[in-house]
Amino acid sequence: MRTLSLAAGAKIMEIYESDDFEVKSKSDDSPVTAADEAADAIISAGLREAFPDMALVTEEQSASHTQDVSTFLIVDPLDGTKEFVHRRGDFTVNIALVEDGVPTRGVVYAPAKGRMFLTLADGSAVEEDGPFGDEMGTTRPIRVSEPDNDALMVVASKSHLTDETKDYIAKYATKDFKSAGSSLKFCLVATGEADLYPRVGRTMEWDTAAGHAVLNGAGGAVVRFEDHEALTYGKDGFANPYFIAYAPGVDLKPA
Ligand SMILES: Nc1ncnc2c1ncn2[C@@H]1O[C@H](COP(=O)(O)O)[C@@H](OP(=O)(O)O)[C@H]1O
Ligand SMILES: [Mg+2]
Repeated sequence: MRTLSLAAGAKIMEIYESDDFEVKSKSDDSPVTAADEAADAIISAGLREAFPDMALVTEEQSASHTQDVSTFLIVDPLDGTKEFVHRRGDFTVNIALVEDGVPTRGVVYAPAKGRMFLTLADGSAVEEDGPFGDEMGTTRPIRVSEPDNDALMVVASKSHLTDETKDYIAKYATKDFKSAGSSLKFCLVATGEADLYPRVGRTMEWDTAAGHAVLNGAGGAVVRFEDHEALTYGKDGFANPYFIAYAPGVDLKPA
């Protein structure tokens, strides 16, 4: 999964740097580029070869979305397409394994930022230092913060910051607010760079599974906004409900 994320990231950067890509609109009105499609092709081919018996769900192959599965590989080849199009660098390659509805393994690679986050077989999460070669280089274990509810560090979407998200954040005593694109937000919570990522807005499972796995491995959690139950995978249409990603210790019911 790491190797495929690097291959996809290299292809994405080639297109990013060429400065010459067409932006098409998908049926849900979200943008898609040749980079999404090329990265999807690389990752899908690699995963099918490596794990021929495993169900595969990818953002760019809508036919794959009808499967009724609880254990599967799930891919967003380019999360943060808007960031990519607006040349803001906050885009990621996401590959995850979901087992019985739980994201157990994940790789999040942000090629323009040179950051790589991944889970290890022992269930922990690490950030790898670049440059990224065929063999895994130096890694550092990552761990969520010990949040101070009187001075929280919050991160939320750059391009889909809904009023409901702003209202929820306004209930907290925050010392720092960052906006970031894509699944990087999960990783910022995983490393302790933020305490809380509320998403009171739409996402799909491929947007969140890999970042969710990384955050779990770093001691964090993701729960449904509505009832604070665990966010699970393999849901109808692979659509997520609103959710909160956080470092345990964050008060989820601010006054
Ligand atoms: N109305 C909507 N319906 C479904 N997904 C949406 C959406 N608005 C945003 N998203 C998802 O949010 C992702 C971007 O997240 P963020 O706003 O945190 O950067 C998009 O991923 P893609 O860029 O892969 O399409 C897209 O899947
Ligand atoms: Mg995408």
